[in-house]
Amino acid sequence: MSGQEFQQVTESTAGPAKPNPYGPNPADYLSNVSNFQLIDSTLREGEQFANAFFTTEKKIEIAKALDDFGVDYIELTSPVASEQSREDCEAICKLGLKAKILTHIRCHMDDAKVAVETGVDGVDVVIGTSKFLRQYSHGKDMNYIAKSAIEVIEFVKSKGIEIRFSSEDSFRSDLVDLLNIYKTVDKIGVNRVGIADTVGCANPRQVYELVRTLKSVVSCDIECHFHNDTGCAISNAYTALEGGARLIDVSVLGIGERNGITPLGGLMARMIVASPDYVKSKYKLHKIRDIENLVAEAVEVNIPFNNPITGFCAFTHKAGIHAKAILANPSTYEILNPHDFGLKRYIHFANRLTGWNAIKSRVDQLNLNLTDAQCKEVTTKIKKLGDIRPLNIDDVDSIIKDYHAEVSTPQLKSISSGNDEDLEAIDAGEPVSKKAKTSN
Ligand SMILES: CC(=O)SCCNC(=O)CCNC(=O)[C@H](O)C(C)(C)COP(=O)(O)OP(=O)(O)OC[C@H]1O[C@@H](n2cnc3c(N)ncnc32)[C@H](O)[C@@H]1OP(=O)(O)O
Ligand SMILES: O=C(O)CCC(=O)C(=O)O
Ligand SMILES: [Mg+2]
Repeated sequence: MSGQEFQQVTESTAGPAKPNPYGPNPADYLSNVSNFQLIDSTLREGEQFANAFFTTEKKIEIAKALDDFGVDYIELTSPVASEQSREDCEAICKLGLKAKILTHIRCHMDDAKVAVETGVDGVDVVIGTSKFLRQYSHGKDMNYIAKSAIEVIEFVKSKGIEIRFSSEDSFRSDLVDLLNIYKTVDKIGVNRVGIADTVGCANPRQVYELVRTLKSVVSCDIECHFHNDTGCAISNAYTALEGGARLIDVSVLGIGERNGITPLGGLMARMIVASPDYVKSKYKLHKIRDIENLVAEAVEVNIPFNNPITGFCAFTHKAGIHAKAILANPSTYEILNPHDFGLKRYIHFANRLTGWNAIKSRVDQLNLNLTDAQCKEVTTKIKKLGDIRPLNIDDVDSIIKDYHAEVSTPQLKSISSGNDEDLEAIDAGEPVSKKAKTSN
């Protein structure tokens, strides 16, 4: 390529830089990434999870934990679902939580009349707008939907509480139908309109486009609800906020119908990267583990090993290259700081992928003195055993201690060589020292 074919763009060729009032992305002025709210639906969508059965006491415990964490809203199962559901809804409303309490109903006056009597701060109304739901669920056309939406919204508003209108299966609904119904409800006045990816079919680009389009036709806040069937629930939630949505529905561990919705913890992991100050000042992040354990126990599931933040290995570094850099500066291989969540990081050095830097760090932890060259030598021994079988910390510590004893008191070497009894004596209390020695 000649110099003429490739012209570097400089300030003089590009013209003077213009300050962007909205930040680096020209569309940032619509973004709510640093100003979002959470609607926790563990006690509504989460109750639709196959394993879920919450007693009244458990619902109260979960509601209090979510409130303490700092969610803005707690959404509860429809009071028309069952007698107990209604009583539980009333009981939670009486707790005097900081979070606003919502209940979730069909777009029908029968449901609305019961909902407004429960003491909730707001009602989330939903009705399917896709051809699937219009044909196979409620069987109503868009005119009927608009008429009943207006009736329900006006009734709930007359009670002085919040009202949200949502279209179910929004991403498989006709765009013109959608925009018309949202315009209609926005005109009569709602607190929020909701977009729901009921079947988890949407991708982030579609989410961004729909939110932006909707944003241009309504003046109220936009709430979004994403199912995780195709694994996009967190990214869709994030993109919705970028597009200008204000509220995201989450549940603890993402529990909900089928494989659930955007998980609270996973969304926090995403959002702390995008808006650290906002997220850290608003939510008690160190409570995530306790809340997840509470809900996991209640619905009898384990926390997934690869769960963001709380998966058992979420802050465990293994390969030697990673370990060396983590020891020098954790940010090298960590986008999340475990301390922000009240957690610790670990280096998994007991394996054949380890490196001498990680082993040196273990040597230091054991308060032993080995030179760098000695650390490299003992690392070779550890790797050899790691080629034969999985290792544990005791294995590694034994090898290190044996090696340390060998190099620091050479006279023991002759006593111990070929004599298991002597090694045991040196490493009393180290159950695997024999194995370690045998394999060396
Ligand atoms: C995508 C979602 O997660 S939406 C929320 C889902 N939540 C729930 O379903 C709450 C738990 N549900 C229940 O307890 C029951 O389904 C009830 C009490 C709501 C209704 O029970 P039933 O009267 O026995 O009806 P069933 O559950 O069989 O069918 C649903 C009915 O609601 C109607 N319907 C469904 N969605 C809506 C809607 N958004 N607005 C108005 N009516 C609706 C259906 O047409 C059907 O009516 P039908 O009696 O004419 O057949
Ligand atoms: O009310 C809503 O916005 C969402 C309802 C729901 O759970 C869904 O569509 O998956
Ligand atoms: Mg749902």
